[in-house]
Amino acid sequence: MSISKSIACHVRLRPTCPNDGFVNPDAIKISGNSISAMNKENDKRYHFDLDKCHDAPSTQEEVFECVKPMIEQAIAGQNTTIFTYGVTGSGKTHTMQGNQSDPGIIPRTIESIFRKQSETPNPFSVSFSHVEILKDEVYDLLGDRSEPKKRDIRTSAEGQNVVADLIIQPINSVTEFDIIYDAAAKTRKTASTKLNSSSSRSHAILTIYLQHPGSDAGHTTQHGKICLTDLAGSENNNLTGNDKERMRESSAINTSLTTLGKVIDALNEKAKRGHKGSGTAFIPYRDSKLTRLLQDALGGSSQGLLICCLAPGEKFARDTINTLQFAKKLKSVENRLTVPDHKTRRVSAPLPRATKAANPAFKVHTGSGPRHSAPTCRVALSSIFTNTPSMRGGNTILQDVKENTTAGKCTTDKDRSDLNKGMTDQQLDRRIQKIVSEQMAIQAEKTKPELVSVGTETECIDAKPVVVVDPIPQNVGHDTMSKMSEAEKDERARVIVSHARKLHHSGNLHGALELYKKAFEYAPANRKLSMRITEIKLSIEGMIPTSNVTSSSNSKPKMEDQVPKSGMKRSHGHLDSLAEISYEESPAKKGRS
Ligand SMILES: Nc1ncnc2c1ncn2[C@@H]1O[C@H](COP(=O)(O)OP(=O)(O)OP(=O)(O)O)[C@@H](O)[C@H]1O
Repeated sequence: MSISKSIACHVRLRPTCPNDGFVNPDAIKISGNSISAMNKENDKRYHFDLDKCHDAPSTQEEVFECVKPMIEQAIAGQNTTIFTYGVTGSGKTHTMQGNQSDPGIIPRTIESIFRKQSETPNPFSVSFSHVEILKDEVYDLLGDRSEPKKRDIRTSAEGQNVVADLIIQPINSVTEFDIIYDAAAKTRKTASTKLNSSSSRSHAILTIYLQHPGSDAGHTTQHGKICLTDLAGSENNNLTGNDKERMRESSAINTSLTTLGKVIDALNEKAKRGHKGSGTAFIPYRDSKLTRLLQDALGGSSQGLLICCLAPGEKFARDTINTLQFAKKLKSVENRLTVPDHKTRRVSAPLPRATKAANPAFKVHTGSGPRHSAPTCRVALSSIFTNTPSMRGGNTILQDVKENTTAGKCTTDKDRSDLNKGMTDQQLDRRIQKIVSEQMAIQAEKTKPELVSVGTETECIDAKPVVVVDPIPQNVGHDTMSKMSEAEKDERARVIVSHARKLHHSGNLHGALELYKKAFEYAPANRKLSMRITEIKLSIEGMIPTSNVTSSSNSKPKMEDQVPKSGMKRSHGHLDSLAEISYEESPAKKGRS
């Protein structure tokens, strides 16, 4: 059985700290579960109703009280996701992790799980994994960090996005968890910025797996999992004083958070259309690793709780309103929870034994009397999920593809019948790629700007103020593009990038942006190119000093300017990906204050 449930949205205001600068004590007002925030100009107030508002004096214990029921549900077999969101330095890591004297959600959750386990006559087993997403690459925090390896994300036969070769560490006590988790958390990338002396540079996802043993020799199991996600903070680089490397991290953080916002927008759009009974929407989960891994929590089968963290300083006024807008949008996303049925537990193969953390720093403490046998071998994570409830009846990506095909974007009978067959990941990727390139071609056709062909370098450099330069001959349309070989596309992208660099170098950011975007259409797997686009957009928006972006283009061709070699696996990406800052006041609340 499945039920619809919205993601619960809570807010937590951090107490004032020295980094806040000027704080207007009346700017953010909390009354019950309503919160209002003043804009930076002090002439407009924005009101939001959320599920719970924690004011500055709130304690970690009070925040955890709201999490407790979700732990109960996870123990009962439900998938749950809790994530903290907010600007850098707003208290996300404090809320999620806390410190020894003031523990946050993670240590409290573990304690609560083991307390519950000790009270249960037929105890469940507990294991966990811990990954970080740094510059849109996934790393296993339980792996050997002296040689960090990028991990792929794969889609399991059941439609779950899972990290390949992930280490699942069984734990038998709180102490054991503390030792392993502390060592892993220390390897998460942090750095000092002007806004936070220990700023997280990555998104961290800790997943706790709970498995109930079955009655028939371990073959009947029920799984629940709790996914605790500490997102990296959105950053305004005018405030952080970031250097070049920090800026790159920041750009990746902002891009992935923007994709998160786009996924939520698309889900809301889809819900709206669904109610009217017309059509479906494409959900761009695959645009970032973050949204791929959070897919189950965003319109999937997981129960969700978002805790938005706010910083009280006046300089964060705009971020506060953005964060609250994000919460408002997310609140209307509905997940379809699969309600665990205790009488008819799902039957699956036995849960494979998990792998010990590879980091030699992890000395597992076993003195507290382990309940379960020690793990012996590495497992493919996908098999762990064979019994994970999936509200969309299988492969969610396949579902998206199906939606797009029925929406008329890929319409042959063969396409449809192929989609209904079991597909390998590779086949699925190829099919998605095909659909995406068709969509891109349609989109590009719709939004095709007036083209100006530029023949010489001088013309490129002199083009002012914004010139859309298209080195593609006018008679090469987007239909032709979809028929091009990979090598032709790479070559085309290379030519465009070289023009883009010249404009970039000359300081014509708008012109360069258009060209990089065009190159990206031919090389959608080039993440560094996508980061370059984001950097320029941030620079145009004034969030990154212009000198930094342009100076980086002075030298010889950089990695991000290289397009992928033919035959590389391509993923699709949308380019208009910077956060739209909307200051729309809730109409119902206008004039409240
Ligand atoms: N509720 C709170 N009570 C007391 N101190 C807090 C609270 N929230 C945050 N802090 C303190 O504020 C500082 C910044 O918090 P934290 O590192 O959690 O921010 P963050 O949002 O995770 O930042 P980033 O995105 O840069 O990683 C830390 O020193 C933290 O201890």
